[in-house]
Amino acid sequence: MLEVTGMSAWYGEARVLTDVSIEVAPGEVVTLVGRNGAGKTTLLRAVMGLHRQLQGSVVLDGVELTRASADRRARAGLGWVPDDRGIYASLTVAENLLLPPVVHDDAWSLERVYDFFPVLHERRDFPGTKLSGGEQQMLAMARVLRMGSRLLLLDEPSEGLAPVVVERIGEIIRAITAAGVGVLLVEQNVRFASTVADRHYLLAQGRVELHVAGEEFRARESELLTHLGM
Ligand SMILES: Nc1ncnc2c1ncn2[C@@H]1O[C@H](COP(=O)(O)OP(=O)(O)OP(=O)(O)O)[C@@H](O)[C@H]1O
Repeated sequence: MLEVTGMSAWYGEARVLTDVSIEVAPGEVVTLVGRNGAGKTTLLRAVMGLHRQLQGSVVLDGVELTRASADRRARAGLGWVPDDRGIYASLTVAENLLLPPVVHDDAWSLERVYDFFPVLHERRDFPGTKLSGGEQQMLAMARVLRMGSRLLLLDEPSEGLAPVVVERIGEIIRAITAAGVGVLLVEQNVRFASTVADRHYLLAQGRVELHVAGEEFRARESELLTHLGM
């Protein structure tokens, strides 16, 4: 279980998050929804230990990580999947998977990764540059699962992907969570977010305006998005 409590963050003098508290349980998909600049990426970076100018606490499975480095957070089970996907272009798919260290007992074996993502097995000897956007997104998720992450922080996984590929990424996210991994998802593509998420936190100007279950969000989608100015 990820617990973020009372998180505020700044860039210099500018406050971009105010007293944000969120939770993600194992096997749950939770999204952060909000217009550009609402603070979603900053919140993910703060959880991962990549943004330091902040207050508040981050706890994963009872382990206090508030002052921990990003490396220690990765070792504790947080998996960062950035919006640029962070694939090493000159390395093959297999090398991308094998390069990062296994940091946790829950690490997926290479066989399990390939069973789960057959396309990565087919492309295992291809360099990162030869992958499509969807394949790169799968590789970025697979890499942190192989390291042993139990909670994935996904920043805009659907960005730049064709609708059919977005649908496939949604199925994969669902399957990952069925295996007990939690997902905290930042998405501009609200339609996609609403099909995949159990719960949503609606952010505006760095604050949580509302916290709604997936069902309620789908029922009130246009009203809620209008409220957020989206
Ligand atoms: N490196 C930075 N220096 C100064 N201000 C920043 C920096 N990065 C982001 N900001 C500001 O912080 C606020 C929150 O940005 P953030 O990227 O977290 O929002 P977001 O909701 O993820 O939006 P987007 O989808 O556009 O990335 C915005 O006002 C943004 O201009």
